[in-house]
Amino acid sequence: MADLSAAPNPELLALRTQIDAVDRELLALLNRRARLAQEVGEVKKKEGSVAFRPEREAQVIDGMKAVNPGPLLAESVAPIWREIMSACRALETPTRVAYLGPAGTFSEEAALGFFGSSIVKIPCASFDEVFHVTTSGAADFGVVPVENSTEGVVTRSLDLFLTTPLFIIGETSLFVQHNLLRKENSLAGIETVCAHPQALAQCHGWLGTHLPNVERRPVASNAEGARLAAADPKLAAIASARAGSEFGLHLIAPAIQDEANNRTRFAVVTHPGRHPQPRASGHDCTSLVVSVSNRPGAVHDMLVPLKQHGVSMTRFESRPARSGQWEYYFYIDLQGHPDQPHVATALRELREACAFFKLLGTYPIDVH
Ligand SMILES: O=C(O)C(=O)C[C@]1(C(=O)O)C=C[C@@H](O)C=C1
Repeated sequence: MADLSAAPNPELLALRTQIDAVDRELLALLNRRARLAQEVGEVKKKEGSVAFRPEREAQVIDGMKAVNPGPLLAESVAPIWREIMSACRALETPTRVAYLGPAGTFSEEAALGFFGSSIVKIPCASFDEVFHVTTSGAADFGVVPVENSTEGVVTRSLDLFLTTPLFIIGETSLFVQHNLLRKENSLAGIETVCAHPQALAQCHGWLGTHLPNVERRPVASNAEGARLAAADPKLAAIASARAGSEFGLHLIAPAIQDEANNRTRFAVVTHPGRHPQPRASGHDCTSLVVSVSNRPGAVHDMLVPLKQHGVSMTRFESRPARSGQWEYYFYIDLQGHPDQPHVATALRELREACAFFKLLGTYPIDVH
């Protein structure tokens, strides 16, 4: 191994001098970009429109990925430009984002991944509170999980979509690695494992094998479990490595989720009175919730217009309507935007076949 205390290698020094010069050029260019964003912000203020434009941000990222000559990896382009746009957006107006806290949750990671780090963070105690503060206007946007590749839908979020006026303006998905964290650096002596019920379910197999006689305690969030585990050596938590370092815990067992490729999809919601529906970006998803009358063939009839007008359905989920009559709400995701004539026609005909129809939102498909 090279001796780091020796005089620096002249070749290395020369390369670093060049990097310093490029960084200064980049900084000048970024400030030029920031001034342009400020001017855009002034124009928007004059016309009374909103700062955040998810469709424009998706197009910028798609465009940069398309022209990237490398060696920068394609997957590095999106996070870099998200941060640049986040910093530029913050010069136009603050973006206040609510999510399930405390610090270190996957919801926080999803919020930062979608909006970049130049935001005002509003950590909440529950999904209900995220919807509440976003509805009241204390937050501009809320970020909530909607489905997990191991556990399926996050039922509370879907139910809240139905009962609040909020609508979806974006989506983002995260690779979710769960870790067993604890104050002591060993598995021995754990009496209780604390985590959000979704995380306990996603690690059901591992817990059964390695900690079969340990109590599983559901708590409001994984980060809350980590906070509790930091105060009591008999407790362990299931949470992200970020939550572990936030609360000074040892990582006892990494990646204990039952599915190696465990992903969670989050929806970004806002209030229709404060934000318009995003325009078409070219790669969009439209989400709805519907119900049909309880008769043979009703679900089939409702879906026929999608086939007739060539609209792909990417998700179909049912939830009990809680009427006691074996009636259901269907949560549907379609590919496309209502500004496209074939999507608009399919939606109109589908709506005619439904007893209940609510458009949950139309938004750019997640770009990585
Ligand atoms: O193009 C705009 O509308 C801008 O405000 C600029 C910008 C950007 O930095 O590129 C910033 C915020 C918007 O969400 C979209 C893009």
